[in-house]
Amino acid sequence: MWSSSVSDNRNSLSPEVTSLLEASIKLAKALKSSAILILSEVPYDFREIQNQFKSIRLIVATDKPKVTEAAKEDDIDFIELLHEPGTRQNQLGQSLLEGLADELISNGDSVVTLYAVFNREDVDTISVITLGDQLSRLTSRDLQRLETQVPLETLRLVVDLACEIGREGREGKSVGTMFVVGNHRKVMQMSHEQVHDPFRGYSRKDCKLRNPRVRESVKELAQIDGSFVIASDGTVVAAGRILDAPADGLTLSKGLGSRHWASAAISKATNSIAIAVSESTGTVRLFQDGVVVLRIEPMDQAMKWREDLIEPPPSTGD
Ligand SMILES: Nc1ncnc2c1ncn2[C@@H]1O[C@H](COP(=O)(O)OP(=O)(O)OP(=O)(O)O)[C@@H](O)[C@H]1O
Repeated sequence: MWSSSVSDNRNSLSPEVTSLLEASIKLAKALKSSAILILSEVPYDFREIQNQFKSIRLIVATDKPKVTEAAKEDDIDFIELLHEPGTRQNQLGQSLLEGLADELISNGDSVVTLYAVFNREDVDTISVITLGDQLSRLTSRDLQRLETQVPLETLRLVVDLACEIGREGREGKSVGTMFVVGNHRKVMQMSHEQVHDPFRGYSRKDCKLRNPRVRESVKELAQIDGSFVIASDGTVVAAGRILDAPADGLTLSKGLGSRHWASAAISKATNSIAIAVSESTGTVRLFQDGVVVLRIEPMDQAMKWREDLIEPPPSTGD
């Protein structure tokens, strides 16, 4: 039995919403989903919903401050979305990427999602999203959202390269590496050379990542210790740099080692984007301002960039 305590600042769970929640529990059990994500326009009694979900994790995603407040008050995992005109699909995509970055869900999970399409407030729709599919549809917009000075073209080139290195390794061996993109003068000041820099002495125009030969060299050199430094225009400025930014005050998920700490620290200290490829798992993580903002799991097939998602759903009356 649902026992939603209706207070002034919470919306009651209508019979329709309760039925949808019950259906989502059944679906999550049948599909062995670890999480049910509610893209919520209004604050419900999230604690009661989590009680009913039992071991299935409730995740609340929203761009409404009063919903975030309610989730915080109820001690429920939440994802704050940027408030911007966007389709529900975009919001869902963003929620799942953020959920992955925060390690609330993992690649391969089937996540049951609830959201409003036809109603203005209450959830009215359920879908099941398998995260492999979602990730292969990473859009350019997901990178655009990072609101960085680094042009999208450069970010895409580096993310693609990082994913290739994570997926393929080199000569049958897995390879880990890192890239720091943007604000390269400051990054150079906050790092030092360990081995002789193979890019030194070349003119800038011979070090553009747009050039496939340069990308091949980067893949080969990814085996050396340290980081690549990339200018915003996509020029490789240096390789094998050891980053010296302090990691004070940062927090990272358990299990991430020195490469990831160095990435988080440099992104915080220099306002750059750091991209780490894990040697042990091939996972690519993007760091901005000291935190993971995007996580991409290695996939069998190359990631396909899409400029946009599917047609917008009918207006929700917003
Ligand atoms: N401050 C740093 N600057 C540049 N590179 C670094 C720095 N610290 C560590 N690294 C790189 O990370 C490598 C060691 O990675 P370590 O295994 O400790 O990290 P990790 O975060 O667990 O990464 P992985 O998942 O790849 O194992 C080093 O060989 C070096 O190339």
